Amino acid sequence: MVKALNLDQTLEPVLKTSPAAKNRFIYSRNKLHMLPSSIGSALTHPLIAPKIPRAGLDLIKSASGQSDESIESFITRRFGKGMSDDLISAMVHGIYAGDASKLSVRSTFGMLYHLEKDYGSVVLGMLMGGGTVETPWDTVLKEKIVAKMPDLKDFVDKTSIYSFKDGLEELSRALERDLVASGRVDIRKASIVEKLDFDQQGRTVNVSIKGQDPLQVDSVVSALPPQVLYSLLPNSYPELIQNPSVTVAVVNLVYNGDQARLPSPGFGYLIPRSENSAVNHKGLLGIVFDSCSIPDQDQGASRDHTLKLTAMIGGHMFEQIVGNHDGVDANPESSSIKEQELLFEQIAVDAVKKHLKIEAIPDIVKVHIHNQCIPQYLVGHLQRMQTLDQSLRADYDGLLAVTGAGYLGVSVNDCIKNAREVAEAVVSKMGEEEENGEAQLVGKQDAVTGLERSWFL
Ligand SMILES: C=Cc1c2[nH]c(c1C)Cc1[nH]c(c(CCC(=O)O)c1C)Cc1[nH]c(c(C)c1CCC(=O)O)Cc1[nH]c(c(C)c1C=C)C2
Repeated sequence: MVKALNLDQTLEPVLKTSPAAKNRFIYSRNKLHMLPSSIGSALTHPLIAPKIPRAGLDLIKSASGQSDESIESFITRRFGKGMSDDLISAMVHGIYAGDASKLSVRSTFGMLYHLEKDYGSVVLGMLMGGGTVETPWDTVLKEKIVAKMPDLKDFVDKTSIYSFKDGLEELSRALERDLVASGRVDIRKASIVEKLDFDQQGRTVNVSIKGQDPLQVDSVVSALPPQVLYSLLPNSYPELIQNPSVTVAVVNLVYNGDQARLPSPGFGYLIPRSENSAVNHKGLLGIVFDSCSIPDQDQGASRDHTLKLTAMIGGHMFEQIVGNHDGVDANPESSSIKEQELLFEQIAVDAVKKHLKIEAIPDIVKVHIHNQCIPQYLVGHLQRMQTLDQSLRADYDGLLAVTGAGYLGVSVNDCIKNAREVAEAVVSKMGEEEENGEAQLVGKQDAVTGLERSWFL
């Protein structure tokens, strides 16, 4: 997609060999500790070595045979509670801003689940090179892409993460520009869909839009959050409303000049659950060292003298911090929002002082509260997605498919991959229908739902 949108020029890859990719830290017991990058380095790691006698049980304990459980329960069962509280909870903060005792191990750390199932032990499985969760779709997609762009494999092998000169938003802006320029796409922003009515016989969908004429379409691919889709459908699917989403406050801090320096170069650090009750960093999930991880985003003479940090606060602890159980007030002018922003700024600045020993006052501070931004895949999520796949297939026979962060992966890459897959499948099905007259070949098994992958994870 980056190539198709001519974004290669502004791409900012972070190589796996760079300090930003290799140095990821955890703040624990008043110190930053580097996260281990291999089993070898884990054996001597100060946070892990004391837990090895207990964790060794992983090698001899048999698999539980459960179809799913929480991340905390899985890690505690195999490696002990210390490993879950001091280490894994931090990783869960750094990806899902979530609570390890609530999230599904199978849907979030599928590799661990498969290592236990296939090898009986996580460590043994890793040593034997197991655990790659590659669905048949992934394999075919990879082969197709690599055949078209052979240099891509090298890029993927060498790259840890990526961004663009003006940030990741370049991707969605370029996509919009490209679609509009094609002349085949009508993008209607700020249009609120109120209802979807399905006419199975006529094989059409009526889309009611607030304040606009209704649309009649051949098929719908919903990228709405599952809860929103739930409210638009005539049938009730409880699977769409099982998972909550968490709110994350993002605080950007910029220190100009040479007044502020990082103690070590790296990507950033995470706070484990065992540290979250401590004064001054209540609710802090972690801090990204932006100017170190993607230095070329900053241009001009000040580049090497500017420190940019991003603190992420809240997630599963958001309501606890703001003491508001109804989420955030949507009006940005309201005083409660202003008070919350000040609170988050204070938490971020205090953490930087305490953890990174940076006493300087930031020259620029920006606070953005991202309401309900990361879906939380609770225990049983994958099985629920399988049930939903069957229901959508049976009830809509290909008229409705779903995609987006609420279903099979929260990352940008997962969302793009899943969206592409579902779009290609819907388009190819439509072509088949046209070629074969009225839907002759479109049996129920062939209907596209966007959830097919759930059976292979
Ligand atoms: C401190 C909080 C957060 C940091 N990043 C995120 C939060 C909530 C959000 C996030 N991080 C990752 C994803 C998924 C993939 C993506 O779209 O980039 C999301 C939604 C990736 C990720 N971040 C960390 C890990 C181990 C991963 C998994 C993939 C990978 O290995 O790259 C760790 C991590 N996240 C943050 C920090 C400071 C950090 C490590 C020090 C910030």
